[in-house]
Amino acid sequence: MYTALTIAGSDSSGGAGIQADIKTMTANGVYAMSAITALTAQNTTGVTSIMEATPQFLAEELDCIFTDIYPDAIKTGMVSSSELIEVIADKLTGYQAKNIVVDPVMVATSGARLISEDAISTLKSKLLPLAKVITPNIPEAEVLSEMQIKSEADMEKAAEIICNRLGCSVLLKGGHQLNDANDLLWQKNEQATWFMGKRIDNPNTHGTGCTLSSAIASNLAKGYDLKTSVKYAKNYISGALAAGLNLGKGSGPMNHAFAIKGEYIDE
Ligand SMILES: Nc1ncnc2c1ncn2[C@@H]1O[C@H](COP(=O)(O)OP(=O)(O)OP(=O)(O)O)[C@@H](O)[C@H]1O
Ligand SMILES: Cc1ncc(COP(=O)(O)O)c(N)n1
Repeated sequence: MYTALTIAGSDSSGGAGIQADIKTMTANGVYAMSAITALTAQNTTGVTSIMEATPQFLAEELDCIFTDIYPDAIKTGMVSSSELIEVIADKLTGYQAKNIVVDPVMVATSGARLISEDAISTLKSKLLPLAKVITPNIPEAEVLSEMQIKSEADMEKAAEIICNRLGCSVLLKGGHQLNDANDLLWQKNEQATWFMGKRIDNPNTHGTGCTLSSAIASNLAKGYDLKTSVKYAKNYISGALAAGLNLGKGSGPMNHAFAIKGEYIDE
């Protein structure tokens, strides 16, 4: 069985973070493991408290995983401090991890900040360069490219800047910021590939970023190339959103049980 690891924060409401990642990996037919970077007390309306793992504990979680069940792909999500980012970068390098997908989570949909200001520079210098692909949304790509993004042409410019600076491929998500849910994959040698998505009229988008990056990691674990992995992951997220679950008082979670399995759809 193919295996995947999520290194991320726990969301007590089950819509984002570790919980979304494990649901996604399982639904995509991959064995899921987790190294938890922080506990969050949160629900669909917001985050009320965060308790970080210590760097030593995170290091032990990663040692336990890599020395026993070696992951075929890894996804990282919320990592709030420089010290934790350094542990992850050291361990991924030391264990020669492959197929790393980094979701540079900065702010939750509900507005809560999930990374400290000084950790952003550590993320850029230590973790992002290890990734096969990074998956920023528009506000995160604005921080990483240091430019404003107002159009699809701006998305291409920003993705190129980020790719040149960090040396990794960039999947820039159109998501909820622009009119269409079109995502741009920028690879060093191939430049722009667009993944067109129909905007689904569903305000319940809690955990979309976590779900997409975990679906990509699952597909990479199974041996698909990056473009195919993104294509199937986009199908998966569209299915999970279209299933139209409506739970909680805020921006609710998606329905993984009714997400159509990416492999079975070709367009
Ligand atoms: N309403 C929508 N209809 C269709 N696809 C959507 C919609 N909203 C988001 N998506 C898709 O979901 C994926 C995640 O994108 P999004 O921009 O929401 O990420 P994010 O902001 O990082 O998510 P998160 O809410 O977890 O922070 C992308 O493939 C995006 O195109
Ligand atoms: C533990 C954790 N990780 C990531 C997110 C981002 O997801 P979203 O932007 O959908 O709230 C979150 N809210 N919580």
